[in-house]
Amino acid sequence: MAKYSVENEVAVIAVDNPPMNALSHHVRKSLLKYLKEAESDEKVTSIVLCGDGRTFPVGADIKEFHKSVSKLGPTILDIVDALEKSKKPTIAAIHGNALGGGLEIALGCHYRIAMTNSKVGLPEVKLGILPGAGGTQRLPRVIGLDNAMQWIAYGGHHSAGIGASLGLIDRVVPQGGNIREHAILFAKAAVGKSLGQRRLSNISVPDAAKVESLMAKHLKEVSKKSRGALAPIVCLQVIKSSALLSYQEGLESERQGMFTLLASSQSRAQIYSFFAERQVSKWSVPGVTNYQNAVPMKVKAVGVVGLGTMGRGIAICCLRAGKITYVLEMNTKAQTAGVKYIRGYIETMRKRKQINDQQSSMMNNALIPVDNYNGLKNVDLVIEAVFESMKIKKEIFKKLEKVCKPSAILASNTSTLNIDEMASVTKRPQKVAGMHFFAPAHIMMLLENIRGEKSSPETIATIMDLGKQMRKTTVLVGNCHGFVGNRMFAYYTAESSFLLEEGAYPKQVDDVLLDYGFAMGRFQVGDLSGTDIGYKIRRERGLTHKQQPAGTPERKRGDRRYSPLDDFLYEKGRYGLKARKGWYKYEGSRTPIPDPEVRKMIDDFRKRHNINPRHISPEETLQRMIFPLVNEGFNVLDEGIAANPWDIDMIFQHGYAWPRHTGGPMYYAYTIGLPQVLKVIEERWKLAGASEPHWKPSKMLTWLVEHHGNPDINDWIKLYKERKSQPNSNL
Ligand SMILES: CCCCCC/C=C/CC(=O)SCCNC(=O)CCNC(=O)[C@H](O)C(C)(C)COP(=O)(O)OP(=O)(O)OC[C@H]1O[C@@H](n2cnc3c(N)ncnc32)[C@H](O)[C@@H]1OP(=O)(O)O
Repeated sequence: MAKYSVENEVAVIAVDNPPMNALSHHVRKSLLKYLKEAESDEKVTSIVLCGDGRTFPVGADIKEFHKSVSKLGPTILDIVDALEKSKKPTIAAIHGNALGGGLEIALGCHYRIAMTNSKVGLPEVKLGILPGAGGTQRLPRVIGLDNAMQWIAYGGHHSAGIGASLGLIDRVVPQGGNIREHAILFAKAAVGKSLGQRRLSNISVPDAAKVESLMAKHLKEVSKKSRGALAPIVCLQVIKSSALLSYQEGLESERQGMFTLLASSQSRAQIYSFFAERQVSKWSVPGVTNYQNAVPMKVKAVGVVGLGTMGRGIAICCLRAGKITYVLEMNTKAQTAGVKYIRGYIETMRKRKQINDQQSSMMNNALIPVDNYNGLKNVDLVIEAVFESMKIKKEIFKKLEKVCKPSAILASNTSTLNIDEMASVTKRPQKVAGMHFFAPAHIMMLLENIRGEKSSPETIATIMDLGKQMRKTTVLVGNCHGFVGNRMFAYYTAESSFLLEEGAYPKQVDDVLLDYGFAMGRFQVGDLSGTDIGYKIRRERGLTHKQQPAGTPERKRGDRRYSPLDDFLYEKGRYGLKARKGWYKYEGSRTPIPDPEVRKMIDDFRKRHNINPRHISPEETLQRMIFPLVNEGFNVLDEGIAANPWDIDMIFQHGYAWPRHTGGPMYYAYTIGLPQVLKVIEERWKLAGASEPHWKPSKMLTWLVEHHGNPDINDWIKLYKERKSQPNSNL
């Protein structure tokens, strides 16, 4: 709804729809009603539009999208038109955020004033749509085509100061000022001034002459940064109309573009992702505790054990979250290098204005290097980040048990190993958990938190809360080898090597993944992270080629199919980008170049094993890479390791750079249709057999298809659990 009052001849219309003042249908109705009232009231000379509570409207109500209520009038565009056509000056008074449809109504106003700490932007592209209330036509008229293309096609949030420098914001109100009072004074002063040029639809786009070159520049950039995504391209095409067509014609092009995008599976996937991101923080351990009941411990000081790549990144995350951070590294050289890196990174953040001078000195002061375990005696939580070896980790946990105060939580940054086994060497298993960061930890958005069998509600709440304080997408999962992400991802990696054995080459596989929307293919990623990482993990598990007793078949480990190609690559010193050679070679740049030596290695392998290489289609390649991962995702759900399909999807989007416009592996399977996915898995299972158990159709997937076809993704867990809880369910 909206509130209406008249103060000193100024009508103030305040949107009142907590928490974010989204422009839901009832809000739109109420806004238009009050606008008409202000327009017809002779005592009113000007109109202020603002938001009550936390913020100016942050846009359309996303929950209404793809529902009939979104089409019910008045539309946001009706309100924008009414504001612009008003004979009385209209002023948008922005505090908090003016985003999407919120900024579009502000663009309909004749003037915009904003608090200095407020943010403005048109982030619709992140939802797979475009600004559909005139934003694509008005924004370029005020900030120019180049800036508008940048703002709309990437969907960033911008400070009021930047907005003011581009002419979008007419006045910035300093911190502590009262936006409403400033707006009323501003409105009074605007009375009697000509409104002609203040109506943005009347003016022309300043840099319209450069339209073709700007289009080419931005198209090139978006196709690199948002590979496979439709919305950025449609946004650019529609913005282009603002330079070439009349305002009305431009609006028509915006309307057509919006229809196209709203009808696409990509917008559904991205809207799903928006809510999924927020849903994961509402964690629950069924029958035990949940985010509403459990109380997190206060964490002031954190310890990080190990200052390798992971430890450094984790320490930066802790410092950024305002924690006193003790970093333990016993090797003096490694400690010096680690601390230098962290301090250097703090300085980079300061130079980039991501933090101010005061924050930078606070972070530097909060960083405390220590070289023995006793140095960790005062911390509230420790995260060990050493090499992935159960033996080493257990030794560390035993030492931590001795020195840390009894209330301290002991966490491991393991990416695969059993948390309960680590907990078993301590006297406080209820205080042990996993906090799996993704490299580089200070850049990647994901934190996969692992609850052990005995982790207490307080421990779980604390690690979830810490993830939130680090501003990470934090997902709670159960304990098993590889947890959710790496357990599923292992099959993606394994299949990619099987494809090489059977007839593909690295670039061919990577090209399919790039077309799907990944920023990098599986082999490019392997080179970037280093082929030695996977090798060491396989060695720890006794799997590598060199560890096998004589007579072990090269392509088998136990009764399972195994491809030793990754081991051979490592043994040839092809450690990836850092060695300038891995799956590809690198000649003076990071551009991967197919290498005849790798091709020969694969060809020789095939010959040795009498494999007749065959052509593998892009469709088969994609299915072989993604469907086993989906199948395992259903196993993970069935076992309760992940609580919801969107937990899995967020892990893959934020930890494995899964293309957002497909929603994630589970949402993608839903888009394809579960029956179709199951059919391919069943066919493959018949071909592959027991040596490739990742093709064994998941019980949950099979049951859902048999009984419900392709049920709504929101219903998967409910339907399956209901059935599973019945006697004689056999599930
Ligand atoms: C047929 C359609 C024609 C339409 C024509 C006009 C087209 C207009 C297009 C749009 O306007 S699309 C929307 C554009 N705006 C956005 O994308 C902004 C979305 N919101 C955010 O990015 C963030 O919420 C924020 C504003 C940056 C604030 O972040 P913060 O972390 O502080 O809070 P959250 O946890 O994200 O949100 C709290 C709560 O509010 C819900 N919510 C936020 N925005 C919307 C919204 N636009 N519509 C509906 N609900 C919204 C969010 O889901 C949270 O809910 P919860 O239940 O507490 O999880």
